[in-house]
Amino acid sequence: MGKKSHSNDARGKQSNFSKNGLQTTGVKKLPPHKRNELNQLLDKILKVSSSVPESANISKEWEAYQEIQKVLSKVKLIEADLQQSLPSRASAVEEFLSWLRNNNVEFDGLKIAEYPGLDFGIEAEKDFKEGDMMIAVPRSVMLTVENVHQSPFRELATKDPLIVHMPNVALALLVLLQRREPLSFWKPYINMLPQRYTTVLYFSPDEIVQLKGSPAFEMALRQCRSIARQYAYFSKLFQNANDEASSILREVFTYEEYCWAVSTVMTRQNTVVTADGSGTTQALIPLWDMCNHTDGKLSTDFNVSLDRSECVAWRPVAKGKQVFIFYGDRPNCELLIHNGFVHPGSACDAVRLRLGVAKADPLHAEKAALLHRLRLPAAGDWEVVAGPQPVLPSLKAFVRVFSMDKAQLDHWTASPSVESLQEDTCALDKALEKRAWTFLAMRIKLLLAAYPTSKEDDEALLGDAGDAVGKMSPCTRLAVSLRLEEKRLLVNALAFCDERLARLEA
Ligand SMILES: C[S@@+](CC[C@H](N)C(=O)[O-])C[C@H]1O[C@@H](n2cnc3c(N)ncnc32)[C@H](O)[C@@H]1O
Repeated sequence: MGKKSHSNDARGKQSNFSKNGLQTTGVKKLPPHKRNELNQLLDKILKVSSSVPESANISKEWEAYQEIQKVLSKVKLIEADLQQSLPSRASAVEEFLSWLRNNNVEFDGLKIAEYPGLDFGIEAEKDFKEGDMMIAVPRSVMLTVENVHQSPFRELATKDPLIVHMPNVALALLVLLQRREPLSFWKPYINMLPQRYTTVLYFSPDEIVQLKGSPAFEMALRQCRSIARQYAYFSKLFQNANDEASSILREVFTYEEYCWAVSTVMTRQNTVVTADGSGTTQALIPLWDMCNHTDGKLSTDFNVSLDRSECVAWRPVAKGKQVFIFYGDRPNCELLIHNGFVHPGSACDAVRLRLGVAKADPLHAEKAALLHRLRLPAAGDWEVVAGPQPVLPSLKAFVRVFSMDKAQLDHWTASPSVESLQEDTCALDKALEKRAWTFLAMRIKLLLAAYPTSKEDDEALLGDAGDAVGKMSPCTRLAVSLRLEEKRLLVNALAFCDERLARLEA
């Protein structure tokens, strides 16, 4: 039906940008005084974001975040007129589906559907058995880091350090370019993408502060600082450089659209085999990336001989049911930071525990040496995990070594069965075992005490009575949900320690 446009043909996709870059009709420009004001704000962002050393504590990070957010609110006001909106997603579905069919994407028996709380997803229109092929996406419709080298970014992709060394950044810039290119081959895909995300880049200061006490708080602040810095860096680069990509984005590059592009990549990318088969690269895989996550098994692979990504059913799916895939073994903290959601009750959940043998401990050298034999660090990040065995063997061994006195260290240093320190059945002095579990319980209590609210407070907030009229913003709800999941996990781990202590008393 109708004339098949050049932009709907995968073969034409490398040449969609006109020689002079973006079609400039209708593109608004900032007046010179606004551009000057913006440039000063960019300098401020660069200064504040680079003033935080790697080892900075959370209060320094929080101070920088607040300062950067103040500057960014002025940036957003200045850039408001440059924003280019996307059509509603619902109106983009039909064109997206025919684009997929025209470009040999296979998805027989599947359709796109809306799901409350999940936005869009994939629904089965027929029964699938475990192992049945569900979605096959040829490389030609993917947006990959390799495409950056055939795009207007090809020059910067060989010389700009951020683009060269950060593939995610390169892919985000490519996505942004496609959004701005009216004739992009990927237009039907871009129009199907969410207009906004719930990654921490979209959290207001009042929302992000709800993460206080969680390890996610620091990760979120760092991520916001890093993206603000990248935005300021590229905004200046595009104004000053003369390559093709810079001339396209110079007048239209905005903080909000950069956050959108970065969030698109963070929440939807997957790894695929490179075109020459020699390695892997990051890619956006249209349609496959409409599948939502649940605990399960990885079921997507790259078929090198057919040069396409294939997703099979990892469990039977009945007609009318949603097709979920498993995004990987990620704790909720990472799901929130990198994917913009929280999966309550996740079997993959874990909470970080920062533990180390103090340098001032007179037994530091002996403890570090014994830990080294167990291939464990003397200081670092550990995890307590979801489920009936919240204390992993490595953490068990660490707290045991941490709690040893000189005689016990001498004994275990001379022992050939040092690995048994990781086991439940390890023949250990009762007093040492008690010290180890007491120490771990105390550390878990400290983590719980670091949250400004209790588990019960959060349960009430998320319960029907707490948010009866749905007043809580989606981002606040996510933050409260994350800290509640973490508290539940920590309370379970604490009960586990208490139970071990009770056994020792019996
Ligand atoms: C790869 S996309 C999946 C499709 C997406 N729902 C859409 O409308 O385009 C990943 C995003 O879907 C949402 N999502 C996926 N699984 C989810 C889950 N189990 N719970 C809540 N949100 C989920 C999150 O917003 C996440 O960033």
